Amino acid sequence: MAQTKIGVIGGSGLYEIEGLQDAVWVKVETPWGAPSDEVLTGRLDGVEMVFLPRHGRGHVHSPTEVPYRANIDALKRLGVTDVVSVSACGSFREEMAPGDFVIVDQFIDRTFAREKSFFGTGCVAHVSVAHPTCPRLGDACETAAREAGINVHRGGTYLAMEGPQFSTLAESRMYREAWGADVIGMTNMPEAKLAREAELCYASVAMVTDYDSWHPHHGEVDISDIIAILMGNADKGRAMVSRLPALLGADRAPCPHGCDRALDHAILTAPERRDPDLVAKLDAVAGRVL
Ligand SMILES: CSC[C@H]1O[C@H](OP(=O)(O)O)[C@H](O)[C@@H]1O
Ligand SMILES: Nc1ncnc2[nH]cnc12
Repeated sequence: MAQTKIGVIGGSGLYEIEGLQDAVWVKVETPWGAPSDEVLTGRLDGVEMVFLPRHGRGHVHSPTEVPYRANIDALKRLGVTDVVSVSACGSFREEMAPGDFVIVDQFIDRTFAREKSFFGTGCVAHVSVAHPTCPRLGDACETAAREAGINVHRGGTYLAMEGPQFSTLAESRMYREAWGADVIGMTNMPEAKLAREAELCYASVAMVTDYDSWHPHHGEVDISDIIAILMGNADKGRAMVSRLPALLGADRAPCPHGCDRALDHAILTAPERRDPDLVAKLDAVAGRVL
């Protein structure tokens, strides 16, 4: 049976995790450039784990400049099977309060200044992202969060904005009232799309820091308020992550939702028309089918 390897992408406030056995920071090179930082590898409860700080230690990369393709490639290259994305977010729902976690299951992608695919001229592929997150991995995140005593909401739509500025009041109201988004952040796209292209199970845990700017009693979003909440959220995020290995187990059955077979029928470019340079770059991401 295949072995589980959990990849955790830590967002704002979550730049390391503790308690890994044989923990070592490792530099990974990818055909898509350097990932956000070195990755922390180790084992917890007999399960291999890899941690990558999305913005780099010390928060170096802006949401637009995070090297999303290199990050996902690096995790895949290291043998990661399941990616848990942990992110700060604003909330559009009264009941999704600062300090709560939301297991996101849908996205609205409003980003526009990022590379969104590993594929392109010389190797064209179309994967489905109708269901962009993995329910099996979401189950584990939900259980882990509940066990850690976190107020967790299952299901929610994450509006991915370009940033780095926060939304205007008009945008905030539109996303909430007309578009039905539940939370807002700047990083889960194209991350989730790339994880699907790389045949990785992907779950997004959004940690609420604020009510964006729509809320009549909370005023506009303020970075100093966010930072105050972020620190507590990061501790809760670590508590959740530390429970995942025991819940997922070391032996891994194929994903019942097909995340790990997303490329089975996705590549359209005829073998004789494929660009050998691009095919070489896809060795980790799509090596299974190329
Ligand atoms: C902390 S303020 C905005 C910043 O926080 C979120 O980052 P991440 O998703 O990596 O946790 C948000 O997307 C912005 O990048
Ligand atoms: N209100 C907000 N908008 C976008 N990204 C965020 N990250 C945390 N809070 C946010």
